[in-house]
Amino acid sequence: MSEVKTVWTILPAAGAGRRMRAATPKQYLHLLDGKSVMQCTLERLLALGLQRLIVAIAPGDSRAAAVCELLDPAQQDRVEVMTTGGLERADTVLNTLQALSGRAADDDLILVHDLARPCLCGADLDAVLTTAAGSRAGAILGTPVSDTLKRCVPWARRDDLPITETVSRDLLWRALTPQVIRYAVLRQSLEQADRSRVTDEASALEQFEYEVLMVAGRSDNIKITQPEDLALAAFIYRQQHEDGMALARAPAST
Ligand SMILES: Nc1ccn([C@@H]2O[C@H](COP(=O)(O)OP(=O)(O)OP(=O)(O)O)[C@@H](O)[C@H]2O)c(=O)n1
Ligand SMILES: C[C@](O)(CO)[C@H](O)COP(=O)(O)O
Repeated sequence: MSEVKTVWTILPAAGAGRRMRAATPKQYLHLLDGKSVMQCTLERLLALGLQRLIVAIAPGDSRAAAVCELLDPAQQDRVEVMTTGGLERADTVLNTLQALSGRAADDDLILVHDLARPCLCGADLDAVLTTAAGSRAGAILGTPVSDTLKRCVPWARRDDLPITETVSRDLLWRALTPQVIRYAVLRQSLEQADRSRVTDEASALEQFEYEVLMVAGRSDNIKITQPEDLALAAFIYRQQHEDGMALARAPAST
């Protein structure tokens, strides 16, 4: 395995959370024990030992600094807030990479993790970091698709769409985060990609035929997207701590 010099963690947190249909962006909604989604995600990543956390927020968002002040004072200097939010998630990530110019080296690892995914466990973090560090371009977490997949007529704001076919789920995975990619490769790919086809970091690299490796992760690393996801994420987050999975590490690779 090649030596990992530096890992920068970018946490896109500039979304409006439209699908949550809440008055407050989802990153500031209460998750559990009086803590917001943002606080819970940051505490989990700090507890897992990540050193350089960058929370990328939207212009005009004045709430992130207050959340950071709630973190353990001994850990606060590991978290930086950058107002690098863009129109789409990919814009937020690229703006943050550009803001790191001169600080990040070309082969540093950039670990992008949705702030709306508080339930990342230590063993998965270790696995994706180890694979990315040993790869040329990078690696992402994912889980195999487990439901039957249907193609329907175009979405028409109605609940009863006609089904046109069943799509084979062979070889299909759900992409999760973290997605861990070397700085120069990720920045160049996002700058040059056809952005209409970019929904995650890996999809930008795929356009230039970089090999991004898929690492099997836990399916409970959910993204809070719909209103019902909030209670589920709170349950999973607490349970992962109670059963010792949250901070358990992968066995050291040989
Ligand atoms: N312009 C954007 C859009 C999204 N995100 C972040 O990317 C993550 C995953 O995106 P998603 O779940 O799509 O969040 P939202 O865009 O907030 O949700 P919605 O699409 O429902 O509005 C979230 O942490 C979100 O804050 C971001 O930083 N900048
Ligand atoms: C990056 C991502 O989390 C992978 O599943 C996801 O694509 C981001 O959310 P969005 O709803 O596609 O913006």
